[in-house]
Amino acid sequence: MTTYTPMIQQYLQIKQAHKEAFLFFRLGDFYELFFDDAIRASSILEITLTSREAAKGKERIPMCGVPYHSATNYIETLVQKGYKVAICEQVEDPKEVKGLVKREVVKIVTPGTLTEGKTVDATSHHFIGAIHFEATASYLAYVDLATGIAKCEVIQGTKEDVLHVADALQIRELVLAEQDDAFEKYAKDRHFLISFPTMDGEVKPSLVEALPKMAVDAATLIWRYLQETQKTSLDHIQPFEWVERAETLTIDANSMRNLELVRSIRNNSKEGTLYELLDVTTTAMGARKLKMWLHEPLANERLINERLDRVDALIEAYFTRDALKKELKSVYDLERLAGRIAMGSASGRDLAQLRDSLQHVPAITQLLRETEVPALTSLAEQLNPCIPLRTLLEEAIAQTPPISVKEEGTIRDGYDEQLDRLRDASRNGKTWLQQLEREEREKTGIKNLKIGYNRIFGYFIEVTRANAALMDEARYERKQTLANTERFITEELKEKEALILNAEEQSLELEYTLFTKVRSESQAHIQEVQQLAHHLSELDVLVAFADLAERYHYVRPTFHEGRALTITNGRHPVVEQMMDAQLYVPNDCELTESSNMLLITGPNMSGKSTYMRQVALTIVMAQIGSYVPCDRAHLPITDQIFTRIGAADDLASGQSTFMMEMMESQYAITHASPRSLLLFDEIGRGTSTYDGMSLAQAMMEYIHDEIGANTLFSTHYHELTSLEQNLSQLRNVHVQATEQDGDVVFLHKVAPGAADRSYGIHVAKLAKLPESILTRAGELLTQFESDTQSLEEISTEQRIEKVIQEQPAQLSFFEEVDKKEPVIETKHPVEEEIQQLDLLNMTPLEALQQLAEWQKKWR
Ligand SMILES: Nc1ncnc2c1ncn2[C@@H]1O[C@H](COP(=O)(O)OP(=O)(O)OP(=O)(O)O)[C@@H](O)[C@H]1O
Repeated sequence: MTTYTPMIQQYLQIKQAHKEAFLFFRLGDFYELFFDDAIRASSILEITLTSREAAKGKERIPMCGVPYHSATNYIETLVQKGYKVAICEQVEDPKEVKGLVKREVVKIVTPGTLTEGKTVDATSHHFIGAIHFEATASYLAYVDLATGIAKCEVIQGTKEDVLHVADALQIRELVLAEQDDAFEKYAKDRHFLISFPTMDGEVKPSLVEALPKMAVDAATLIWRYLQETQKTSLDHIQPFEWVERAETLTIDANSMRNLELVRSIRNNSKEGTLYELLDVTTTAMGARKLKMWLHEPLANERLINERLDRVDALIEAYFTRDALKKELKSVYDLERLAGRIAMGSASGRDLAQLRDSLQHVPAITQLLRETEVPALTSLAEQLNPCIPLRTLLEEAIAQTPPISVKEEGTIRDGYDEQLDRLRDASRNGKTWLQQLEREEREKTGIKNLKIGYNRIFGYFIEVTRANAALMDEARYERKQTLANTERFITEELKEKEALILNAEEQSLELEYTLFTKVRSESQAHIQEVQQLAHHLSELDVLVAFADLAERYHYVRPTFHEGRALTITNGRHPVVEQMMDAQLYVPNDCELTESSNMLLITGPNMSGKSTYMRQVALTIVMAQIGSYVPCDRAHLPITDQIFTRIGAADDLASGQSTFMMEMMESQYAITHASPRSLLLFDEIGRGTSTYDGMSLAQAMMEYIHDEIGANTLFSTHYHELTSLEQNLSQLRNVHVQATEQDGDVVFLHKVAPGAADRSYGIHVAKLAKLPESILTRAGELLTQFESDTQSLEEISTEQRIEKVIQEQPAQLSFFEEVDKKEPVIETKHPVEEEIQQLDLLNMTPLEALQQLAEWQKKWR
């Protein structure tokens, strides 16, 4: 190490402590990366890899760099790809020290702590989590660094169960206290980044007052990690909220995805989701709050009704609602502004936005009060206008400050006497210069004479070369000759220059000092701002709910203690809007205390999934406090929703469709309670018919006998409809379709009883499969139907048994069959094809291709 230059030694020392991160090492106007970091980063960021001499006579070391002013984009790229970046700054002024300047890591940006950037969606929370494991439960603490929102909850079950919760919250980075190989592997396979804090330290007691003792360990862990990576004030981190799962409706990550609550199945985007439909909020805070509510709908009737009362009142108060939206439009993202103030990254513009937002609070309060409806006047009383902070910002911050805090114009004139004096000097100086320009033009008679400025020569008088001869050498000293112009100075100009520049420099310095003082004074008011943000964002969402209820004719749901569920003329809120709403066929759903399981049959495409989803979405909407898409909804309070819907292969985690289906079913069955809602769409379709059917039946029986949850089960196995006779809680319903001139017509209407046929080939016709295939399928269907006719009368169990007995016969073409078993003669399709082959009209190549095809089929 001693052979390297002092600077590289300094680099290596700092890198030693930050092995897990790319070290961005500040060198003048650049951040440089060296050694392995440089090789990897240059390829990820697609920047040039160079090298530099690191010691006399030693071979060159790899290096790459990015300009400091555009570093944010590069840092963001690395972090979004799952890496960490340690930012190492020069912490001394190079002008003031001899030799090597001191450097320190001032911040570590990680995937869980990235708060700013082009790819950071301000309408979402970005949580980082920390887990503390106990014997039978795990504690998960999570914080959104940008807004300071902090929560903690306990997850009963296995260590892996925590990841379901973390996934639902879209957490990317998890902090652990110590290494745990098995868990880490499991988490990494699911794309979580695992980190460990190296610092000690206790979390501020005021932040964990609401937490039980064990949960404090998780909060401490995350606190340490944030301290270690941010190295700045974290005053905006709010006291950890203890999430009581008994108070919320839990929806695991799979179900969130299956129901397309906030992310679509197709491409993980907002498009086509319930969130997109409901997000008619005005502010980014409101959009964030709505998303949070979708993650954690309530399970407390009183709290739900509190929200619904407000929506109710807002629907009535049409004009007030409109006026509120206008006011909310002028409110900036208070939570993120508070975060920037605490972390010392707020600019003058940010403070101006905060001030401008606060100026709208009194009008909002007034509008709510004037309604004289208790649901809204009580909200008005909760809005704190933050007068002292607003006054400070009104007095100190200019109307429209520049983007950079190092530029002139952040502090308002009149706020500080000394600043005013310096500004006067510099501004007067400028007026004096304009005056001088006029005088010099008159004196010399040169009309286009100009006073200019550059950093090397300071102020100068500039004339064209042609006019240079008119300048009296005794008065004007020649300073610089350019292609077309000559530059001069005078004694008088030099004297004034010193005054002007001094005043300007001092005023900028003082302005910056004053600005940072105002920013830290604002810090004392962060909690008030966060409280205000909380209430305003809530108001924003409720206004949105009122708008939606009115626009789409939603109704207020009612609740009761039991588990019966009545939805009259229910609609799927998203599908309804994607099509001509007039064409959407509303459907009832009736689950009673004595019959709370539906087995849904019906053709493909008839609307089984849509129907099941609309029931779940109605419950979610009701429990976030929104009106719901139906004519009437009388609902139980649901504690958990589990779904097994669709066939979204989890290719990323290498799970097969069937395996996914079984894992989701397992999770649902082991976690559901009698107050849960289960949606199982075509369970068992990913395996052979009889395996699938048996699994589906066994699951239904288990849910029926052991769990008792409200359940909707759809299937294409018509055999299962006979279960209605054995399972008292189960009822058959079907989605109606009919045939017209050989085509299927979907009626999308759910009716009692089982479907009588499946229309699969009709649906294939709709998909425009070749006519020859459809005809052949039709023939086969007739054949199968006549074969199975004799089976119609027997039960599922008997039928499965019979088919199992027949299995060897079906395999006889491929395998050696025990000669004692009866062999049923069947012709393999290949045999028939060989017979029909027109060999004389085939080329050798075609024959070879044919052979290859058969071989593929055979295998
Ligand atoms: N109630 C309805 N009113 C009008 N159109 C509907 C209704 N329900 C469903 N649809 C339409 O039918 C399409 C198919 O619905 P869905 O996917 O629910 O059918 P499915 O029975 O679950 O099909 P599969 O068995 O093939 O999965 C939907 O995309 C929608 O366009």
